Amino acid sequence: MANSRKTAFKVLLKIEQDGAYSNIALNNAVKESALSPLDAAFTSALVYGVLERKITLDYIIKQYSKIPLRKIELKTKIILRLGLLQMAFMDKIPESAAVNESVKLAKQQKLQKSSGFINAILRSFARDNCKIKYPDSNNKAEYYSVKYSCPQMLVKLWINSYGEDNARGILENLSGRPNIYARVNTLKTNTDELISVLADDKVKAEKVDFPSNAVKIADTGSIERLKAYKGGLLHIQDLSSQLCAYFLSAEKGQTVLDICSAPGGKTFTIAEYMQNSGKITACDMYKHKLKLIEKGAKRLGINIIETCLRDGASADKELPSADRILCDVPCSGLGVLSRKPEIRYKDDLVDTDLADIQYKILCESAKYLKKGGKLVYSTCTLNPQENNKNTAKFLAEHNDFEGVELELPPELKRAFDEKPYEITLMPHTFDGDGFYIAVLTRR
Ligand SMILES: C[S@@+](CC[C@H](N)C(=O)[O-])C[C@H]1O[C@@H](n2cnc3c(N)ncnc32)[C@H](O)[C@@H]1O
Repeated sequence: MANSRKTAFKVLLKIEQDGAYSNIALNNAVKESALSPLDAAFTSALVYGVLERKITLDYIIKQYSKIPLRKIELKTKIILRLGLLQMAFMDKIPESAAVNESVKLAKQQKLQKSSGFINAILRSFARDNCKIKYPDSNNKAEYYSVKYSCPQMLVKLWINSYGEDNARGILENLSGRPNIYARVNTLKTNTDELISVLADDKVKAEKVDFPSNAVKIADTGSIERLKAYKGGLLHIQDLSSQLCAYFLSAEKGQTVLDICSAPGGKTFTIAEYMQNSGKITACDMYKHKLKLIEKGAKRLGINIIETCLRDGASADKELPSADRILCDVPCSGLGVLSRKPEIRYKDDLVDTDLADIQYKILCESAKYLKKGGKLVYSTCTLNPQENNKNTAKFLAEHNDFEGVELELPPELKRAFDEKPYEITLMPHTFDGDGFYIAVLTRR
């Protein structure tokens, strides 16, 4: 266990100092330290626990420290966060172990002076029965920010855009690992057969009611080692992403443009809907990313995809007119924050020029839509500026386009009142990433 704490400390330091991604830094450190599976699981709980509760843990430090938080040295702060996490949020760790191991870790890191400070703060918190004194709940932005460890800027954005209940629903789902879903490759198999092939590799998989040909999977370990993966029977895809292809409803023999397509998850699902008949032009701005699509298509046995290096925001390369167009534009990613908990603390998540770029991509792409065709505009973010406002502006400025009313199955509930042609998926209303999908057509 002591080894787990030391490894977690190193990983958290790497994330803070070098901006390393949590999953990569954690995997590397666990391998290097040759931890037992139990210790590796504890290390992971410590790393993700601190990342998911950083604002809450720092708030506790501020309440007990005479030194301002910004003046506390980073290594000391990380050890304090780890200690407080164990005391406030981990039932099975005795307080004394959390305090003593934190002090020991500080000494190992040659933080002799800080070890007394760490000891004093953790012991004071223990004397208060490890109860967090949250800010007054009347100050909603501060209260939710501390309670759910989310920057106030995001809390305010979600309360103002979607109302308090929805904001709370989004915030409650920021922590914890999201479910993993896969798409059944209907060109090669069916859901029952896939579930049985996965079972041979000791992977639990269950059918999903909606959309069809989706399975929920658990305990996969590395996906690449699985027989089902090697045989191209599935690709990993979140349910919300699967819904983009569902609403695009591409048919056999059609011409489809996928404007921002890498790494290709939605392109593959679309090709499966089309029964591998017709043509999909899969574009992206980055050549190395197009290679991922080509590789994935080969594994899945899809041969109707042609990749195309192209900037969707400029008219640099002509495309054929199409029955279906998917604009799955680059976005701020506020719907997928729970996948990488460190991302939510970046300062540039809301005030970006992304909405303008997205709008340009939408306008440039729409030119290629045939009359009566369908265009899906989608993002994996929860910010109306990039979502509802962009499509509303597009419709206001393009008289020859209109929204297509979505036919929602009972599994899909609206989180708030939106136009009939659009839906914002939130983690508390649908078991998938936060997402926005709008369907438009040319008259
Ligand atoms: C949300 S991701 C697309 C995910 C993809 N549709 C899938 O399902 O796998 C956005 C993609 O847009 C690409 N991109 C960013 N700016 C672009 C632009 N101006 N034109 C075309 N592609 C762009 C990025 O490289 C990224 O691969």
